[in-house]
Amino acid sequence: MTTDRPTTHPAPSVAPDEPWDLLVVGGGTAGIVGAKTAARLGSRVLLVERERTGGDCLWTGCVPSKALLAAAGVAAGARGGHRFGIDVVGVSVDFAKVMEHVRGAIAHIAPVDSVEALGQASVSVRTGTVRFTGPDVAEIDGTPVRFRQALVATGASPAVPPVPGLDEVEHLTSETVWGLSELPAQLVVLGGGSIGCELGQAFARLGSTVSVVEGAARILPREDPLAAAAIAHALAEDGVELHTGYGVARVEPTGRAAGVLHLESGQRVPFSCLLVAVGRSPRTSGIGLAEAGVEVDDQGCVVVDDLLRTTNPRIWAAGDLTGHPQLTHLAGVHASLAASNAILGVRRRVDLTAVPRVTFTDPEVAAVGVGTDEVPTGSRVVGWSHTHVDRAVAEGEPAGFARLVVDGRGRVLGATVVGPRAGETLGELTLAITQGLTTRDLARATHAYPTYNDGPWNAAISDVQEQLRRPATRRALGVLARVRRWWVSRDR
Ligand SMILES: Cc1cc2nc3c(=O)[nH]c(=O)nc-3n(C[C@H](O)[C@H](O)[C@H](O)COP(=O)(O)OP(=O)(O)OC[C@H]3O[C@@H](n4cnc5c(N)ncnc54)[C@H](O)[C@@H]3O)c2cc1C
Ligand SMILES: NC(=O)c1ccc[n+]([C@@H]2O[C@H](COP(=O)([O-])OP(=O)(O)OC[C@H]3O[C@@H](n4cnc5c(N)ncnc54)[C@H](O)[C@@H]3O)[C@@H](O)[C@H]2O)c1
Repeated sequence: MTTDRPTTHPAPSVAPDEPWDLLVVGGGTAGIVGAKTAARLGSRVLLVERERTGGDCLWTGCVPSKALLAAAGVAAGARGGHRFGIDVVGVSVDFAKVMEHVRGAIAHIAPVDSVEALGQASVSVRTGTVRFTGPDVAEIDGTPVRFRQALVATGASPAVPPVPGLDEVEHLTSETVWGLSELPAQLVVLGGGSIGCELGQAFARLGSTVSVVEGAARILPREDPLAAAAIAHALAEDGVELHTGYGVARVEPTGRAAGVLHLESGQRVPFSCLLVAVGRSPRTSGIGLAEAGVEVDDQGCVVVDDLLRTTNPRIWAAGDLTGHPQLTHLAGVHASLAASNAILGVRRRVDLTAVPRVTFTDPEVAAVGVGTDEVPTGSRVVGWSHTHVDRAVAEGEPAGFARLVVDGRGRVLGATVVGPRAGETLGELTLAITQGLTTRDLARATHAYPTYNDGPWNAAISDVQEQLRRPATRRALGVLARVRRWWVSRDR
């Protein structure tokens, strides 16, 4: 979803056959933010969406997955109440009602991304599928439309790996899982990335027997190894069986949607329901990009420069179809940047040094900037365990931590936080990186007690204290203290 609040802008008046100032292709986060930004700058904007405005985030991505996780968290909390001396007897899950909650969350948020909201922002909207037919012309379901500039924001779709037998069994993806009317009895999730971990944990907590099959050596292979280990532990606690390090040799169907995964290790993993979550492929084929002179790379991503301009200087791109991290907030920020560059001719550049990302498992994994596995020479990692964060101890959640990557001058380059609400804690660290703040700056700011922000705060304080223990600093402080002692004793 987008975070733009409804505002009204007068539409510029023009002759009916004038080309549009900006044709926006796709009505997901990137398309909506790009269109509203351009309209706000006084442009005549047409947004074309083939299905429904709001995109993957609203209908099949962030919103339903977080709503499902919230319901699953309540079930897990009730079952785990005995840790606090509170026994909840007979926790039962009404899956139909859980899905009602999911649909309710979508319905609550949908008006922000609606055609009406776009209209109020002076964006014209048409339903249809766009195909470019030339560098400044496209068709909407066969009807020509001319544009001065265009923003392509067609997003990405779930990738399906070429595993023998997979096509013979009805499998789910993040697009279709929301149509389930019954809780799967035996769910296997192929892929242990963000979707695999979030939905694997959610379904396990709701009562499915869940296995996650990840081809890499560990789940969440892009995250800090300690973070991945913490999530592996949490998933195991929820009863999720993890299979890592081997690909799938073939799928043996045993029913319409049921079958057995045969792993390359020789292991068999049976399922009544299979969810494929092995990444997302850009939606760039069949939309006439070649006719428009827009190049794609060998992954099918639209090639953009750091202004987000494609190889056709009239056409810009933002969101999941570029090779940038596939995240809603980045789609929005990049679309706003591309639209400003297109409409005003300014040269705002993409900056990927501090893109925050959060996997919303319990505990959450939140990370930004330089990873702990790519620490530059002369930099260090400082950490703080939640066993020493009083809020975490009080809430019985001591498994998390904060780890900061800090350069030789004490500047924060990167951070990983694991724990409840780690995504919220990450905001301060993202700001620290973008503003070049040091551990001294973080240490100096008073933080409310007891909060999970005590994790990074104490990591920063411990880093400053470590610097104070350096021999040269200790000598200088010793001299200062001796001078002071002499000064306060001099009148005796
Ligand atoms: C299960 C799941 C959970 C996620 N959770 C998070 C999360 O917690 N946080 C986060 O930051 N990100 C999350 N994401 C990622 C996030 O959903 C995407 O990064 C975001 O939706 C990308 O927005 P977009 O505008 O690039 O593409 P989309 O939202 O996919 O929008 C593209 C739009 O273009 C339309 N379209 C395509 N082709 C055409 C055409 N030819 N003509 C007209 N219209 C067309 C499509 O119908 C679609 O509406 C999640 C994704 C999934 C799948
Ligand atoms: N909380 C969030 O921000 C959030 C949540 C969900 C999705 N997303 C976005 O959506 C994107 C797609 O999510 P995703 O989980 O599908 O992709 P992903 O890239 O995060 O994870 C896919 C996983 O599947 C594994 N894999 C690939 N091929 C495999 C195979 N044949 N067999 C077994 N494992 C295989 C990969 O090693 C990887 O760990 C994410 O990259 C992210 O950008 C974000």
